[in-house]
Amino acid sequence: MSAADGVTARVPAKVNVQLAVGGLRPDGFHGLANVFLAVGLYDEVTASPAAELRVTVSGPDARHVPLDDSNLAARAARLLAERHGRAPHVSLHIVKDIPVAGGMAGGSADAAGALLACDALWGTRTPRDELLACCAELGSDVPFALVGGAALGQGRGELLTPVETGGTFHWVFALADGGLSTPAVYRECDRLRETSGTGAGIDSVPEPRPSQRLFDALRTGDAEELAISVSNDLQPAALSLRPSLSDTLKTGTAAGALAALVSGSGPTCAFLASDARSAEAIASALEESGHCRSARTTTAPAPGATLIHG
Ligand SMILES: C[C@](O)(CO)[C@H](O)COP(=O)(O)OP(=O)(O)OC[C@H]1O[C@@H](n2ccc(N)nc2=O)[C@H](O)[C@@H]1O
Ligand SMILES: Nc1ncnc2c1ncn2[C@@H]1O[C@H](COP(=O)(O)OP(=O)(O)OP(=O)(O)O)[C@@H](O)[C@H]1O
Repeated sequence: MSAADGVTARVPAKVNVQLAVGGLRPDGFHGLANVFLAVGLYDEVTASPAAELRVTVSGPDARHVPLDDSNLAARAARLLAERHGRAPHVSLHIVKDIPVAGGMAGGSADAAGALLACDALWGTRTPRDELLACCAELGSDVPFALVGGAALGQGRGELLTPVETGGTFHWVFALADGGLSTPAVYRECDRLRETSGTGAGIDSVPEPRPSQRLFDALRTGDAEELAISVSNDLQPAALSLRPSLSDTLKTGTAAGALAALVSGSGPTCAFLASDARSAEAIASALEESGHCRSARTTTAPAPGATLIHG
């Protein structure tokens, strides 16, 4: 397939620089104060004309991605077609660079990319607010994949307010063997809260609040301040389900990371570095330690879903 046949969207991964998790809501979701930062690891989704809906995936993790109706990109194409009263006939090809079930919202990126690429291919000219509503219907992380940059997600994470950033932050991501299920990590968070006697319901857990210090650090581009301000309420749950991640975190810290944290629901671990050189040193130490499958260096913030061909 050549680029001329179709439309390609490039979509970033995310790290949560703050993930404050409230109590379990009656609808099965948790209220969040979720500060997303888009990072420079990308999936590409190409939409091309076809006689039926089909999905193909390439990349090192491709075998872990479902090709049936459960694929988030396929669900996105169906939803957009339904909104416009047309058949969802399209071939979606995903070039997957974001780790699967890694806590970096790779499936959400593919959903946002498929919406954008199909909208362009079909000429449906969906207004931005309707695209965002489709994103929210597909998953809590999907709206952020469309907008990128940095944003505060409230509600279940889908209600976005842009967050100002200044400068460039340097990150290292330690990819793990195997993924973690997001619902399982939230369940473990509830279980740990119940066990500690605080309870997990909305009446027992304080309402999650974003940190002003974190916003200030993002706005001024101050990596050392950001390192002090990052937090992830899902980290104890991810470590409980995958105790070996504590070795990964320790390795990055020993190699000079300003901050070490689990990315979202994990198991990818994220390390904030003072500059590009330090990021390379942290990545080398992580790879040499054997405490991860591989390590990737990148920068943030990254732009949201963007059309690159067609
Ligand atoms: C961990 C994060 O990646 C942080 O950004 C997100 O909160 C997860 O977002 P996501 O993967 O888009 O999740 P969704 O597809 O919306 O929901 C999957 C499942 O995760 C749990 N879930 C998700 C979001 C949320 N605010 N509370 C939850 O408890 C629920 O069990 C839900 O059924
Ligand atoms: N296009 C897709 N890419 C990856 N996984 C997909 C896709 N569509 C559906 N899935 C399913 O969704 C599950 C979660 O995948 P994903 O890579 O989005 O996890 P994640 O990065 O941990 O998500 P999040 O950070 O949003 O919680 C996978 O195990 C897979 O079965």
